Amino acid sequence: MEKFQQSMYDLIVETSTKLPKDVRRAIARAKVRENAGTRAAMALDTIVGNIQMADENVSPICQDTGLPTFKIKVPVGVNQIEMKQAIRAAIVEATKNGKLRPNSVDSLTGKNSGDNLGEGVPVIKFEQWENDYIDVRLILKGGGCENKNIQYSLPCELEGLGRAGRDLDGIRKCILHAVYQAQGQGCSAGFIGVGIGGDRSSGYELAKEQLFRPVDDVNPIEELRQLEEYIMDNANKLGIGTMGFGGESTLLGCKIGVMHRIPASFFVSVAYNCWAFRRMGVKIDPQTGDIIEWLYQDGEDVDFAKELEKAETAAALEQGESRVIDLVPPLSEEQVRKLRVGDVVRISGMIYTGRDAIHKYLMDHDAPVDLNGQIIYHCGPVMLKDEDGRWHVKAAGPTTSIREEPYQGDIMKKFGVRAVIGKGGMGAKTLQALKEHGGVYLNAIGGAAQYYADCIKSVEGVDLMEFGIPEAMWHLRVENFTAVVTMDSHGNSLHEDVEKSSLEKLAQFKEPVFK
Ligand SMILES: O=C(O)C[C@H](O)C(=O)O
Ligand code: SF4
Repeated sequence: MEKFQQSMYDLIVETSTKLPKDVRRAIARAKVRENAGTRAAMALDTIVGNIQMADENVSPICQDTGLPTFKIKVPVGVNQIEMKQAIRAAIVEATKNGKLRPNSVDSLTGKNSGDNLGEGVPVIKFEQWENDYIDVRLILKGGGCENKNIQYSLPCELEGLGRAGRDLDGIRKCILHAVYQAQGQGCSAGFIGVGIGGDRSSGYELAKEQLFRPVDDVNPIEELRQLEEYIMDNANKLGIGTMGFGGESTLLGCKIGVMHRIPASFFVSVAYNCWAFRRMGVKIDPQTGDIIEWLYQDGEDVDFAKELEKAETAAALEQGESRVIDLVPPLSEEQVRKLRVGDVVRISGMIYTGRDAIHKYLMDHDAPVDLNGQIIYHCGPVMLKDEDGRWHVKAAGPTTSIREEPYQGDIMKKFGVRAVIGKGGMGAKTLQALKEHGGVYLNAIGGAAQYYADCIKSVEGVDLMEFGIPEAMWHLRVENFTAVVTMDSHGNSLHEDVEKSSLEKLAQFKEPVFK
């Protein structure tokens, strides 16, 4: 097994940087469905461009490389302790090389371990089997989509859909509701794995297990095959669209599994995965540790380089539904008040990252830089330091903004911040603050970490490194950083509008379908 560590390293790099063929095909299908000239089409083009860049740069597709989770099947007699050690070593190496973001945080002290190891991290689950090879599957599921997982205990009342009972039709309602409640926050269009039955933990386990099924396989259980088909046909009618911008592509895959339950419990557990669906697998020779075969290689590959030739540029959008406006911070109140929901902005100049730890900190501390008229970017990048001590951005897409909802408005007012960039939108409190103070919310394309890294021309400084790489305040000089105004200073919010209209659409699915 002397090659096992190298094989695991290769698996980690491949999973983080290259989407599997089945996922690429699903994204290509979504692109075909989307209407030209729309923000959703532009978002999908950015996503496709990003996938291509990650391939070419062998760099993370998304900066959030998730909680590495390995599922391993081994022949009897294989030494699992040694395998664990090799996996941990490969994780450390991949982190050092910028293929994984240091993502393991002490839950009590907030300290980032820096090498992706920690209590319970990575997750490694073994199972024995009678085959003569080792099967290793890896999923890198990021935090934004993980936060949109949901578990239903039947019977229950669901907004828009009414009562969900303990039957196939109740399950149908839960799944539609799960897609609705995620909105764009888990970087739609997404994939869902559903687990019916079990208890709270085994139900989620089963749901996540479904994410290892190939996107275009066929469920062997007839009722579930029908349900999967129904969900795929109808969830896309909710109109949530890519990034929650509204549009035709909301769901890219639905896989449902079932297990027994105990009489008092009936759980439907849904694991939501963003479009950056990073899961891969290999077959391993138990003698040498070499990779014998890569999994998920069936079917046609999609050449996204070709797709890109037809890409919606910001210029094409100008002919479509949006104005394109160039911004150079510091921004004045007057400038910001001119922006309207739907405008596309291109930023050149300085932006400053700030996410969870920074927002909490700024509430009762001074800012390390003058933020007056400036732009805060909700982002936890992957960074590498070279021998001369200079920092380089390896991946830098937006993080889910709603987590900063309790702080954002106050911070904008306290420091004179005029714009925040993030994804998934923010709530009523921030919208009110944007109106009072004169500010905008700019939605970047979630997961497009290579695309945005490319817009960052230099790292000019960093503060609060004690919070760890993802949570520090990075000073970034950007050029043509493109985002969409989705909340403005006039009380408009695209997120509120899409949520409202998708709830109305959800209500169309109230009547029973599976009797
Ligand atoms: O942690 C991040 O960088 C992003 C996260 O996965 C999110 O979707 O909010
Ligand atoms: S930022 Fe979006 S694409 Fe990246 S892990 Fe989070 S949910 Fe997934």
